[in-house]
Amino acid sequence: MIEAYGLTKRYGAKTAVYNLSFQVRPGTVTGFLGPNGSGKSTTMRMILGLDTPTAGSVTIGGHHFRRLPNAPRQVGALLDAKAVHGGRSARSHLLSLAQLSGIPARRVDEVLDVVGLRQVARKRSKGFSLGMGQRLGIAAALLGDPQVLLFDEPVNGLDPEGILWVRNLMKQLAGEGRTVFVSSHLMSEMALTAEHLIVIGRGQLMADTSVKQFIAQNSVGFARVRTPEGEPEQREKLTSAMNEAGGRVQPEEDGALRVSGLPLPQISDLAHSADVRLWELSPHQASLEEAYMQLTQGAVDYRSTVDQRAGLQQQVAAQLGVPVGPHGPPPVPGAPGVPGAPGGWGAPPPGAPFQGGPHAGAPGYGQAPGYGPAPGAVPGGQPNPYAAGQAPAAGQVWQTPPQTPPAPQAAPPAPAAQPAPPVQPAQPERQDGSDDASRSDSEDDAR
Ligand SMILES: Nc1ncnc2c1ncn2[C@@H]1O[C@H](COP(=O)(O)OP(=O)(O)OP(=O)(O)O)[C@@H](O)[C@H]1O
Repeated sequence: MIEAYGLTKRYGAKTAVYNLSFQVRPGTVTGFLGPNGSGKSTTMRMILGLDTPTAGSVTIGGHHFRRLPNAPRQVGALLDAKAVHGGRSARSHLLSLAQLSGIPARRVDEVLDVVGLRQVARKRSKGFSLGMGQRLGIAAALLGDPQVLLFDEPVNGLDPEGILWVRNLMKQLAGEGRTVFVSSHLMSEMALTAEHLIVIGRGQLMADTSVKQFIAQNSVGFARVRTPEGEPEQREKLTSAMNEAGGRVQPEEDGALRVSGLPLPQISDLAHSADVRLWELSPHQASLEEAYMQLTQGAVDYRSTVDQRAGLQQQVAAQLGVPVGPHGPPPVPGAPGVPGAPGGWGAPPPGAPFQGGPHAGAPGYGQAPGYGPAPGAVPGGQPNPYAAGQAPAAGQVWQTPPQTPPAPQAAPPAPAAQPAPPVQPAQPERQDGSDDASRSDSEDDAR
């Protein structure tokens, strides 16, 4: 089990991670989600003892990583698949890692088989494709047969077959009772791989919940209703009836109606009363991607000025019945005066606290029902760098609704350009315990 308490990391004036508390439990795949620059890699580096927290702590099985006895046998990680000496073959790379950790050489061949690199085991890794590099990184993570595994974007560069393989591998590892913590930007993949999610935005916890709950609580269910083609008056009659009953009705391109705010039986009754025949009446739930976009769009730091996702945001906003500008986030769902978010089935009632994961309200997790102290109050009395003069971030409002209406969503200011993060080692066994460690190939050679 990985346990983080009040984890905070500052790089000079930049707060990369702020007051994060969560647990990653064994036996399930836990997805770690957040927009670019939200602090996922920083959190993983702190878990692995590569970065020292400015405040708070994180333990694995009750120990700080650096104090874990025989760490490589207990924890495996893929942080950066490119952090491999290109002149070495896959086999000699793994062999050197094994020797450093007292792992028998036969295990190298085992993991090469597991990741499907046996055929190219003696080829220099600099000739590897991105996907082959990912497989080599995963092999290194598996080398010590560890109980705890961290993967930062493991499916980067993998082809569909490779993605399926990683998905099954993660599930298999979790099924064996291991702790599996995986970051990804591929929502569709996470929806299929993870059972539990930890979502952060601008370094702060936004959700800690099951995938199912996350989708239910961050999206609005809707009904698709279809009346007979070629009878527009039927459609109009039903639209009026549903509008009068308080539903939100939007026409879809194929002639169906998307209805939120009314339960299916009521729509059926309304159609019956209006003497309208139905060709379709079906329930729909948003995807993980839509739910994720809804929760995090106020915490996105880097957005294209020609945003490819504008369409999706419009779609999500339309579902919620809220306006959205080309780049501006909609009002926070659940906030007073915001229609839509709590309106459909599957959505929380207005003002309901975020019904988070199993840890909500648990000792050490701050004041229930949120996931930590209120903005501005942290252990050790450190000020919340995001709180001053700001409206609460999306997740905080969602988790702990304010008594008074908040200002329209005002996300923390976009950061100034940041220096590039340090080169990350691919495996914890390459780490020497020094802060912000990174090792160059030449250092590796020297070893
Ligand atoms: N060594 C460092 N020095 C200064 N700033 C850093 C350092 N490492 C990370 N940061 C900053 O901290 C923030 C969080 O970065 P991090 O890499 O943890 O985010 P991330 O969620 O992993 O992003 P991505 O999804 O793009 O990989 C970013 O603003 C980043 O620029």
